[in-house]
Amino acid sequence: DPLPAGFVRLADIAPSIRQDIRYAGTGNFLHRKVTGYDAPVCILTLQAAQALAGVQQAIAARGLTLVVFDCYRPARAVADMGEWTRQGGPPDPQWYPRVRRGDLIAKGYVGELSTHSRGSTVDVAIARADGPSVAKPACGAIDADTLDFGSGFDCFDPMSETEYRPLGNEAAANRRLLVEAMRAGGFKNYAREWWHFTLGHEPFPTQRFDFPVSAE
Ligand SMILES: C[C@@H](N)C(=O)N[C@H](C)C(=O)O
Ligand SMILES: [Zn+2]
Repeated sequence: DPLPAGFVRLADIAPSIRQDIRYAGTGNFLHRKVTGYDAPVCILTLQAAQALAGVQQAIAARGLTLVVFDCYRPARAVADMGEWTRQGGPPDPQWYPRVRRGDLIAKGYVGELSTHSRGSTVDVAIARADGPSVAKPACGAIDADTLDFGSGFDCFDPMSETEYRPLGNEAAANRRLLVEAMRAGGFKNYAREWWHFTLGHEPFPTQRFDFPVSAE
């Protein structure tokens, strides 16, 4: 499907950025595909994609690559996540070991009205460009190939707060590296999740979109 004006597929702007789009499959905190993800593809506003391409260029010099887990998120996907949390249930040892499912929105781990629907927010980590990074996080996307960040993507726990301490030296250094590289590219971090960033000068700061995530 053609994208709305102002949106692009990241692969058309920065093909070297690795894509591991978790909500298009089952390897996420819902353990199932999320409504609105018809393909494992990163879609962003042109400005966010270009800014991310700049970050990729900056870290490529160090043999590193960005890995994106989520980009534009349709409003219907946000609603699906919200309804899913409201079904309630106990903590999940892999994804939210110390929070009840019904509290994920109130605790700020899942957005009731997510900035991702504005198209300039991205969930992102860093990996080695040339081989496995072999981090073994205790929680979140434990099978993702990234540097050590002390917790995995979508580990909904205080240990994922960007400034959480104590944290191993390597994980702390990698969080600083990510936040600084993204800051230099114009993105602001969300303090509760080391992986969640929004472009400072986003083109649609008040609009929410609802077209599906599609491959073409
Ligand atoms: C669900 C997680 N990946 C995330 O993006 N959380 C923030 C709060 C959001 O949903 O906007
Ligand atoms: Zn996010």
